[in-house]
Amino acid sequence: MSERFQPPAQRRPWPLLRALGPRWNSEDPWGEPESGPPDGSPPSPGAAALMLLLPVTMFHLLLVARSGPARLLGPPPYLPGLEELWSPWALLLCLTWLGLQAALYLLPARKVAEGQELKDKSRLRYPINGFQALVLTALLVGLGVSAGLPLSALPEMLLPLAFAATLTAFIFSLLLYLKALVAPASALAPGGNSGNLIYDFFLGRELNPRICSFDFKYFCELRPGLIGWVLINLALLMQEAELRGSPSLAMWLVNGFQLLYVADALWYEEAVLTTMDIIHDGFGFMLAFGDLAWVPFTYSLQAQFLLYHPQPLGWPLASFICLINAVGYYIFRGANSQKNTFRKNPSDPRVADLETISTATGRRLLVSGWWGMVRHPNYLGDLIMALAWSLPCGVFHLLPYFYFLYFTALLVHREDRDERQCLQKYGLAWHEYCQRVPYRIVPYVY
Ligand SMILES: NC(=O)C1=CN([C@@H]2O[C@H](COP(=O)(O)OP(=O)(O)OC[C@H]3O[C@@H](n4cnc5c(N)ncnc54)[C@H](OP(=O)(O)O)[C@@H]3O)[C@@H](O)[C@H]2O)C=CC1
Ligand SMILES: CC(C)CCC[C@@H](C)[C@H]1CC=C2C3=C(CC[C@@]21C)[C@@]1(C)CC[C@H](O)C(C)(C)[C@@H]1CC3
Repeated sequence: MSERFQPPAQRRPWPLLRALGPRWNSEDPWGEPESGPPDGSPPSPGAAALMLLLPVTMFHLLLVARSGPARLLGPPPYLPGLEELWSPWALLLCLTWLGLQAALYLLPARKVAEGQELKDKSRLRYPINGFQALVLTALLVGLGVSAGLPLSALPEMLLPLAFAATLTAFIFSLLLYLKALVAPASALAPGGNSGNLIYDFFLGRELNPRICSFDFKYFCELRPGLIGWVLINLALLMQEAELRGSPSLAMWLVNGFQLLYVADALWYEEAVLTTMDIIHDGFGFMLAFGDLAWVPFTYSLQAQFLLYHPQPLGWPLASFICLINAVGYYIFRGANSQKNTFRKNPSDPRVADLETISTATGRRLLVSGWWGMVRHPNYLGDLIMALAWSLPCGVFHLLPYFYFLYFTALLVHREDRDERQCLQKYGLAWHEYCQRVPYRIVPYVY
């Protein structure tokens, strides 16, 4: 890069979260992430700790959600034995679910999109049929339920299902690690190839692991986890209807909001091809566990909480919460669509009038519209929605706010990573953007 901006001393990312991003290069913190051979550094404690901490947190949340006091910060009500966690039926269900989603992925797609240019100048092709997979899954589940499939029994199986999903993610990551051993150097991700086994296993070595045209990372990012999440929500709603005669208004809201979020992700599936996870990150334990276990079992926490802790909610408050979700969605969708439209075709009439700054790469940066308000307006919208998903659960428990708290930490860390990458890519132009748009996520706050 011709003009690499050298910023003043910046804070280092928090030690534990360093494990989530490319390895920090202390000599040149704004330079290329380290990806070289073993350097004799000790095993990455952050990666090892997270590999243990993430599943433990997930099981803690599952146990606490069904306990009376539902204390996020207290000890779990009890420690489950292996006989409660392990069930061959749960593993079979988990694998059947993955098989079903893989079959739907392989169906003819309405469109095949090209990904970003790779190191070797080639572009991968991706089927755009995620929304179709959602609709077909809904039809199949609907048929199954009308034929007597006991979907409302699913909540009773959450613990063994989460265990099976964690096991699957672990074995899958191991296979991905082995596959990367025979992958060409051009197929490896910029991070995750440090030579440190634990660190590389956690972050993932290969950028786009595939067998023929089946792309594992792209498949896992959107389908089994996200569709699994709304299916778990639906099962919780049905069980609530069985227990109390009808689902509560709070349960309807949580189901509706999260279904909208998942349907939106699958409708705009192509946009995922420009996210950091697809362009930059390897596919390892973090994403495999995140996609297959963390998303369905912790993102459904509010619905789990509501099944065991019904909350009274009147229409006036419900309408206000809907308004908050609508505002969040409006910002999230507006910002994501504006950037995607601009990146696809800067002269599109919807974005042609927006003010921009040029960069040395030839790409321009938006400095008006949503991207002139803060540097990550899409994160702001996402966070507002996260709040709206928790509010139907009342304000007397911290547990339903776990997603909001975790998500804030995730997005702050993600924003930090993205800023470093953009600074490296755009140099002085990024510095100018930061001066013109000083706030990162929340106007006048952060
Ligand atoms: N629910 C969940 O668990 C999660 C949800 N998300 C959501 O996923 C979505 C995607 O997030 P993510 O992939 O992190 O990042 P973004 O979609 O925000 O993409 C960041 C990229 O956008 C481009 N960009 C930044 N500023 C500008 C500008 N001013 N003008 C034009 N382009 C700009 C840069 O790439 P370039 O210039 O190369 O185009 C930058 O690297 C977000 O809505 C986020 O909220 C993310 C993580 C988890
Ligand atoms: C387990 C760890 C703490 C972290 C794992 C992170 C993953 C769960 C997330 C990383 C990026 C994600 C995205 C979405 C879901 C969560 C993960 C996989 C996303 C698919 C949600 C829906 C959105 O509309 C999106 C923009 C498509 C998201 C893309 C990033």
